[in-house]
Amino acid sequence: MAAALSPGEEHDRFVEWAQKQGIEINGVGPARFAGRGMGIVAAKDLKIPKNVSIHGRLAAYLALAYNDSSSEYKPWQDIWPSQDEFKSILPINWPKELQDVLPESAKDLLNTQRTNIEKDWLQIHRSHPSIPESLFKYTWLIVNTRSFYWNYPNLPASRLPKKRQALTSEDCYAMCPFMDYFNHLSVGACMPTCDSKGYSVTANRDYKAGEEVYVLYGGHSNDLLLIEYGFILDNNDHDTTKLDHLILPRLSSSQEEILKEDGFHGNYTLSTAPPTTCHRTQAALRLLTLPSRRYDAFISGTDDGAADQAKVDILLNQLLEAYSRDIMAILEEIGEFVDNQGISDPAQKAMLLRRWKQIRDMVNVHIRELSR
Ligand SMILES: C[S@@+](CC[C@H](N)C(=O)[O-])C[C@H]1O[C@@H](n2cnc3c(N)ncnc32)[C@H](O)[C@@H]1O
Repeated sequence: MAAALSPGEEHDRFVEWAQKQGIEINGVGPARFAGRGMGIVAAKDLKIPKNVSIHGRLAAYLALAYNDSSSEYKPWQDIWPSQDEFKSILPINWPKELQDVLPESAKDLLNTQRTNIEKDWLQIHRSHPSIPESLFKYTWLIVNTRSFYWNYPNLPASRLPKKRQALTSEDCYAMCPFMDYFNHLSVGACMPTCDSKGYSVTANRDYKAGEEVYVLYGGHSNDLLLIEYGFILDNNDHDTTKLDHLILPRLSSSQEEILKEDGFHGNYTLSTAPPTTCHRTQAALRLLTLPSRRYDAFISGTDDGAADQAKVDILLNQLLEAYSRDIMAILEEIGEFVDNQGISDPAQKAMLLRRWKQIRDMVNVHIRELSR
């Protein structure tokens, strides 16, 4: 490595002048190199941030450009929701009292989101200390609400961020200004497609002028839509709610072991679309109610479970009845929040009540079906 020599005063003056013209210089400087004239030297150890997700990198990139009025992204930035809008609609910015009464699966998603932001922020703060935390968290949420799945179609291996087989969905993020105008609908929406040139959205039917054209973001439950995007749908064919908190506490430690071994431990869901309870729930309920040979026959597929369904349904009914009563208490508790907790944004409380009423209806529909 050739030694870098001190450049001389005229270069100090030039650097000062360049910075005044708006040139940003971070961690490097001019130096003289024997046989090459001037060059650039690392003024400190420069570390490429490791373990920063694509999501975190996109957020940092947008944050670095954010306060630059000549940035090519300025017209795009100007149409994003404001930081205040995000404070109101995204549960990560809600008061703790409201976060604490989110449905269980929404709480799990919120915890994951919080962990991911914090992990990215720690790395980015180390490599880019000039980015303010609040700005990074805002651009992270912009990426979260406005990015699309991108599987690097046909991209040569040399241009991939990792070996193709090592790419996970966390790596497959892309942003597409204008396509991010589209709102989401669970049924009847257009399906975006992508190839190596980019994305396209083609109308899936005739539209009258003035009609809204939606795209499908994915088969998402309302808890996911609430946490990741800050809205829920009244009619969502992909809606589900978790039953883990009803089933897991009833399992003995040996039953837990069996379910873990069989791959059926946790993630028990009730959904709006049939079949309304998932296979995992049916397996766990069978272990709780039936002799182990009947459970074994069900999970091995040698028995369709129909003969035992009535016994299993009695337990499910009890669990759902208890859940329905708990939800009534939760609705009352949230209803009293404005007076007791000083919640300042009524839209947040209204959203939470709306979500719990959807879950109450989903549970009650199922109780009615079981009693038929
Ligand atoms: C990709 S952007 C769509 C454009 C966005 N509506 C805007 O004003 O910039 C995603 C955001 O749009 C909103 N959104 C999308 N679909 C929606 C829907 N069906 N109902 C209500 N809000 C929706 C949510 O705030 C979400 O975070």
